[in-house]
Amino acid sequence: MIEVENLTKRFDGVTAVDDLSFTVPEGEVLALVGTSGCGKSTTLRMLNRLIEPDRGRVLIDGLDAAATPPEKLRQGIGYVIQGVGLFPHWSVAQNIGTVPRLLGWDRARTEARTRELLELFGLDPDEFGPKPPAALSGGQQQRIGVARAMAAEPAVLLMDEPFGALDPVTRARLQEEFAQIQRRRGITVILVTHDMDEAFRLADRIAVMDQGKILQVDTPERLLRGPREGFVRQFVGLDDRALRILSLHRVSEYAHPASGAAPVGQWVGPGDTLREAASRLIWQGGDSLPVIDGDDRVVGEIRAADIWRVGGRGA
Ligand SMILES: Nc1ncnc2c1ncn2[C@@H]1O[C@H](COP(=O)(O)OP(=O)(O)OP(=O)(O)O)[C@@H](O)[C@H]1O
Repeated sequence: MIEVENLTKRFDGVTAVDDLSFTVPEGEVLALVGTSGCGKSTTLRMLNRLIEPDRGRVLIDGLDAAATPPEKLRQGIGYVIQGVGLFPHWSVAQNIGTVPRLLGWDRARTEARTRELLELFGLDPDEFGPKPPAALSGGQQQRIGVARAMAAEPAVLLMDEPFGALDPVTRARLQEEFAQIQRRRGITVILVTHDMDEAFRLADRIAVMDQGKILQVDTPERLLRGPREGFVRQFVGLDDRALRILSLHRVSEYAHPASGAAPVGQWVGPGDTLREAASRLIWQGGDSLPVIDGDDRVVGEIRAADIWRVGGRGA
């Protein structure tokens, strides 16, 4: 759990972070969003003491960050930054093992953990472990950056644009991999992002910041259904909010029982979002689509009326 109380930072007379207070319960992902320069990165960097606050305090699992030496604090908090920042002269495996080595893990344990993480992120440890970072694609390097931050099994992970500068397909895959690992391990995460879709996809709650302050912090659905007047409304964007709300719900939540032969036309899987279902339904026409599982069996149907209801203002 992360507790931030009255955190304030000024640079040369400019208030970058202004009396900020928020809490992130254990296992939750909080996204910090807002326009460029609103203080997101400064907030994140005060949590691991890369920047010292002028005022306020940070408690990590009840312990005052100011009372912990910065190096020790950082060993317990994973940190991922845009552009990765891997050590170029070390192999991928050495990069991932950085913090475990600092913590004095023995070689066998560090190696086992490194292999486990490479496998978790879909990279063959024998193939990729010995390579230098430069021999990897940008997307692979970003995966190593996230793996490195998670190596010593930190309870807290701070991520600053971790999936930036990737093509949409690779980004979506990485986000999905990360979300699965985060949920399985119950890691507490603060994610700074410019990408509202990323915030909606990954966050349990989203904090909208402007000029060093949080204007609203809410679940994605509450933020979409009830954004505060002014900046938040503008920033969240209301034009496609019905579709964004649909993307927060899975077909399996709303499917009706049905069975029969696998159809020829459009269909959805139980894990697809209602947004995907809506898109296919519009394309296909009609009132419903079959839901098909991984074994090609029809396991239900999803109805247009339910989808429109979930995406509507009355839901
Ligand atoms: N080391 C510094 N010295 C002086 N001013 C700084 C410093 N770091 C940040 N600032 C200023 O503090 C404000 C907040 O910056 P910060 O990097 O936290 O914003 P951000 O929301 O993360 O922006 P972006 O989305 O562009 O990364 C900005 O006005 C910035 O210019």
